[in-house]
Amino acid sequence: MTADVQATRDVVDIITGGWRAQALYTAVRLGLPDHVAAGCAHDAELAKASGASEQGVHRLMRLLVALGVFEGSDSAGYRGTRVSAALLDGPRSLRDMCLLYGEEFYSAWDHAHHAISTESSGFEVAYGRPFYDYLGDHPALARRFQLTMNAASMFFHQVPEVFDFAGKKVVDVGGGGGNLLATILAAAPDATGTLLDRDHMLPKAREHLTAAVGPDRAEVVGGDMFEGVPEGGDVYILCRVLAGHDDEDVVGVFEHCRRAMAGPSSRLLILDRFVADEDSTVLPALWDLHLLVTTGGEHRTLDRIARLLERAGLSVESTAELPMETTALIVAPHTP
Ligand SMILES: Nc1ncnc2c1ncn2[C@@H]1O[C@H](CSCC[C@H]([NH3+])C(=O)O)[C@@H](O)[C@H]1O
Repeated sequence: MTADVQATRDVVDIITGGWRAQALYTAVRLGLPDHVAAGCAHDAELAKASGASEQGVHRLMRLLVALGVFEGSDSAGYRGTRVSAALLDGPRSLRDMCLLYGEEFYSAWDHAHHAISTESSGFEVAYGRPFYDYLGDHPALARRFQLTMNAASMFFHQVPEVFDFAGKKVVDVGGGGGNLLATILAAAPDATGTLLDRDHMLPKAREHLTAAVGPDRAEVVGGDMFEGVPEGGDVYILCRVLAGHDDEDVVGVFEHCRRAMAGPSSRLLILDRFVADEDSTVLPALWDLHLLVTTGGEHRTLDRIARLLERAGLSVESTAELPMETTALIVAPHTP
C-alpha cells in the first residue's frame, strides 16, 4: 500500500489539536501574552516573569510562534500578535475561556468516549456532579464561566443591525448578566426592557443594566421561563438558552412567549447556534458535542427548531447570520 502522505498529514493535524490547545493554555496560565506585551522579549525575561524554566519557555515559544500566537524569536526578540492580544488579561479577553477550556472542559473531554457512547455528560464522570451544580459550589469557576460567556458575546453589538428595536418593549428571557439587553437599549434609546432570569442572576443583571443604560429603562424579574414570561412584550428574546433543555420544555417556553406577546406584530428573536446535517461547518458540530460532553445538552438543526415553533403557533419569518456562526431567527405568531 502506498502511503497517502496528505491523509497522514490530515490525521496528524487533527490528533495534535489537543496538544496545541494545551500549549496555548499553558502560555496563558504562565501569563506569557501579558509578559510579552509588558516588554519581555527574550526567553530569560519570560522565564523570570513567569517562574517557568527558561528552556521550557524557549520550547513553548518556538511552537507558539509557529502557530502564529507570537512573532519573532529569542535572538530577534518576541512580539505580540492580534492572537496574543486577544488573550491579554482584561475585559472581553479570551483568557478565561482559554483557562476553562484547558482545565475543567479538557478533563470533561477526557470522557468523550463515555459521553458519546451513552449520550450523557462527560463532566459528570470527571467531577461527580452536573456542570451547573458544580458551578454553584465553585464561585471562582462560576465567574470564569460567566467571563467566558461574555467573551463569546462579540455578536451582541450586531443584533440591533438585524432587528429594529426602536420604540419596542423588549423582554430578554434567560437574559443572564444583562449584556445583550444593555447593548440593545443603548442602540435604541426609546426602547425599554425587561430581563427574566433565575433569582441568583438578578443582582448582577440589575447592576450591569443600571450602569449601562440607567435605572429607568430596564426592569429585572426573577422567575422560571417554564412557568411563564412577562406579559405585553413587542419582542421576546431567547439567546443561548435552549440548548440544555428537552423538546417538550422548549415548546412550553415558545408557547409562553406567544401567549404573552402584545399583539400580532410582536416577534420572538432566537439567537443561537444551529447544527446542519448536510455540509456542516466545524464549529457548530464541535460545540454541539461540547454541550453533550459538559452538560449532556445539544444544538438543534434549524428544521427541528422550526417544527417546535410550529407546535407553539409560531413560524420563522426570516433569518440573519451573526459572527461566530451564530444565527438570528426572527419568528412571528400565526395570525388567527
Ligand atoms: N428556567 C429558567 N428560567 C429563567 N432563566 C433560566 C432558566 N433556566 C436557565 N435560565 C437562565 O438561562 C441563561 C442561559 S446562559 C445565556 C445568558 C444570556 N441569554 C446570554 O446569551 O448571554 C442563564 O442566565 C440561566 O440562569
